[in-house]
Amino acid sequence: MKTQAHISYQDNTMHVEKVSVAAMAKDIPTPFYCYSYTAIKENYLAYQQAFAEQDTLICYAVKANSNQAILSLLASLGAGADVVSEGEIRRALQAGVPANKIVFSGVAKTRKEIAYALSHNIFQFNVESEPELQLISELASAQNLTACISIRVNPNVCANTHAKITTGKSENKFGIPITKARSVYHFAASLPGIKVQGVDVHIGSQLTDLAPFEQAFNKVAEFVDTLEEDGHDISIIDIGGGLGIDYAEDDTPPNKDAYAKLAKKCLGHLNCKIVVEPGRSIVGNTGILVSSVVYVKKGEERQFLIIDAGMNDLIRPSMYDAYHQITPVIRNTNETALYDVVGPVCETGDTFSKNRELPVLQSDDLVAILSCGAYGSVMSSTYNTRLFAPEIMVKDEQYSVIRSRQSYQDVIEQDVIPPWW
Ligand SMILES: Cc1ncc(COP(=O)(O)O)c(C=O)c1O
Ligand SMILES: N[C@@H](CCCC[NH3+])C(=O)O
Repeated sequence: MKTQAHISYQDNTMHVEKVSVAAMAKDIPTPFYCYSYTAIKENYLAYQQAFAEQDTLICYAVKANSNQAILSLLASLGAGADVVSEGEIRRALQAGVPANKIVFSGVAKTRKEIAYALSHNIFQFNVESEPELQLISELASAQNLTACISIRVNPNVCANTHAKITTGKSENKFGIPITKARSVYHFAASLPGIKVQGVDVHIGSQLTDLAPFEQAFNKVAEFVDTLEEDGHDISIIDIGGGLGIDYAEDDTPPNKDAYAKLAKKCLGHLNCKIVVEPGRSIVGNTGILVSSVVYVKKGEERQFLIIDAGMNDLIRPSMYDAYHQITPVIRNTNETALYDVVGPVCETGDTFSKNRELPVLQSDDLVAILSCGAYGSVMSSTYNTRLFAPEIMVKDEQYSVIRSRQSYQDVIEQDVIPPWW
């Protein structure tokens, strides 16, 4: 098994930093998420270091994991935020991210959300369509405000990642085709309440190879030259996020230094400030989902390891056939068996892995699903009236619950029977 930084075995028991996962599970019923403070901090600092030679603003993509503790840790290190909703703006501000480090992405920014962002004077709107541009102009000029914008261009580049998280192909809903964007910049420059400051691109998530970034960055560089010739003053290039992480033992995604060097090679001559929006590569490999075996069930062809975490807690395997390493929290045998690791939800898709060779396990044993720090907890639901898994943060030998488990009553009370029943 390939362990993650600050997640290791000590005396055959998995530890996050210096805390035994088995000890935590005595205190906090499974399933729960558990993150390493130090790993998050180191990943952020590695970005800072990688981009140190370039004028860069690192805007953490809040959607990857929006817990206030994580946002506040990143804010304390100087991070900005890439947000996609009013809710995420509120989360970022509340965690201490200054408005002048917030970039607002997303294809469906509503009137209310734009007004909210304008009222806080955020750093930049990443505009994804002409009607959005017009609405921002209308709302900003009505209040004598200026919205600083970049237009998200769609370069029609294949990101070589899962189709559901590819965003830079022409059939995707994101951005404005780069071939059409020149006229949209011309239009933007004519609008009241709009200051054109940059160009934005984001071609997808979990990219494991730098070549698609290179294609996209080169297209953007050429486009920025055209815009400058047209008289626009482009001072920002937002290169989005998307750098992949290792999920499987033999994955070798590019590192942050190589990625930063590539940005410099393709875009450095333009003397613009670089905005980068990493999500997964900051938090993905800093967290695990801890679960208990409920039953081991022998079928006709298969053996099912039924655990107490489900697709409602971690949807990535069901949604993208994503691979996550699964490993016992306590290593006490060399004997292995093949298991389909499944959850309790009443769907066949509630499967974490098929025919996975694991050490022999039995009821009540603890397992950890690795690489769950990004797009884990944030994508969870209460489907089957299961409670959201709590989140724990560990630093050194201390740990704290950073999102507590609701009660069933909290969940049920949200429903209202009409008074006219
Ligand atoms: C606009 C934008 N920026 C940044 C990100 C963060 O991506 P990742 O978590 O892959 O770094 C995303 C998600 O793919 C996104 O849609
Ligand atoms: N939810 C996706 C990533 C989406 C990125 C959002 N733009 C995942 O789990 O891999």
